[in-house]
Amino acid sequence: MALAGVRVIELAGLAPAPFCGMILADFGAKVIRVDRNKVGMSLDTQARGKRSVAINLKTAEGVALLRKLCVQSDVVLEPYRKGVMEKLGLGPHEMLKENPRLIYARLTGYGQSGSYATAAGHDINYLAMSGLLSRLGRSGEKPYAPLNLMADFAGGGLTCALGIVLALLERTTSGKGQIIDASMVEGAAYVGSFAWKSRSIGMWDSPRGQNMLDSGAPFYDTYETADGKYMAVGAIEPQFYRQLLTGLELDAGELPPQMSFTDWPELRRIFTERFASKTQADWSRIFDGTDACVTPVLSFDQVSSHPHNQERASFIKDSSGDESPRPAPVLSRTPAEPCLASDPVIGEHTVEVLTEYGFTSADIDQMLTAGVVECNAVKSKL
Ligand SMILES: CCCCCCCCCCCC[C@H](C)C(=O)SCCNC(=O)CCNC(=O)[C@H](O)C(C)(C)COP(=O)(O)OP(=O)(O)OC[C@H]1O[C@@H](n2cnc3c(N)ncnc32)[C@H](O)[C@@H]1OP(=O)(O)O
Repeated sequence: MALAGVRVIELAGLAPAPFCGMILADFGAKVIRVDRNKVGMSLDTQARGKRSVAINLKTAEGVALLRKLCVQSDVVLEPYRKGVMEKLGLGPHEMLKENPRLIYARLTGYGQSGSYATAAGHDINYLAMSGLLSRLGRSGEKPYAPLNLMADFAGGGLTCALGIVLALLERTTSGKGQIIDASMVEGAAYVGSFAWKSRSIGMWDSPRGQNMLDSGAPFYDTYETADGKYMAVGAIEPQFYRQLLTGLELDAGELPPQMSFTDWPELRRIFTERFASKTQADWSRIFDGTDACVTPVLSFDQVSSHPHNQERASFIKDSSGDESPRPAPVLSRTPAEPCLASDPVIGEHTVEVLTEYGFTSADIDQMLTAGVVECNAVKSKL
């Protein structure tokens, strides 16, 4: 796999950093998640392919241990509030002095500088600060955050993974590590570059929810079907729009022009009525194989059995039968090989990992007895 041989220490976080760590693990990195002691169960649902070590960082020995793990690794991924790692004496400058090849990724909401740097926050706050949230939502309604996808995952975990891979690539020539300051505000804003930069061509001149791609246009929206399901319509270009009308059995000559903004509410009314007359399966049969850009809005239950997704094996099942998306993108020679075993329990691999990092059994026993580390192998899974 592409990241084979890369050793990552991931400090346990909430959602964005775990996703970043999972991407690295899916593509072959050896990711060790550092958990707290005495925590019953992990809330990390993005733990695929990781191993867990439980260390009490409120002890000097725990901090010294983590330092040793970090300096022997390629990447440190930390999701804490600015200053937390420095307080522990594990800040990036000290760590890079000990291991100049270390890539030290800091994934936060507001970044490592600026007056908000130490403030608590979540996806919705970061998205709001990026400017993007102000553009999301239907006409006449308040701004609406699309789950916690934009800041936590697109602008956060994924962007941070890109930073890490770039730094690993650069290290092959310079031999040097570096510090990555991944701010979810900036990551989300960057993902939103199209929205920012396409203002110059008038894409967003109307208020929220009244533009072509923000649910303003009737040919770029979802419609309810007779069975309470939905179809997604993305028929932008005139040749595709014509096929949409054909599928809906509408005569272009009897309708207002596609780009007549003032007629969009009337067009939407007509499309709504039409889509409500047949089931999702009916519409899928009508539009499948055309260029009308109309697809069913698949539920999580439907998605993996859709023929296209089935043909590409786009969804995988783990050993418990739970379904999730296959890692993307697909690399031809070195594709991801996601681990199908169950997620690690907290501290499951403490002894295994410490042994791998050169600690003797006596060292490990002493740390276990002193409560510096915890090992919760198989019993926690019962
Ligand atoms: C009823 C509740 C149910 C909860 C269910 C939750 C289910 C999951 C839901 C996921 C929701 C995802 C949401 C929508 C998100 O947006 S997640 C993104 C959140 N933001 C970030 O990650 C940005 C960067 N991080 C932060 O800003 C902050 O970490 C935070 C998220 C605001 C949380 O702040 P806070 O809890 O005060 O923690 P921090 O200041 O970071 O300090 C962490 C403290 O923990 C300590 N720590 C760490 N590891 C260990 C360890 N192994 N052993 C002992 N201690 C440990 C650190 O030393 C630090 O301690 P201290 O410096 O405070 O004394």
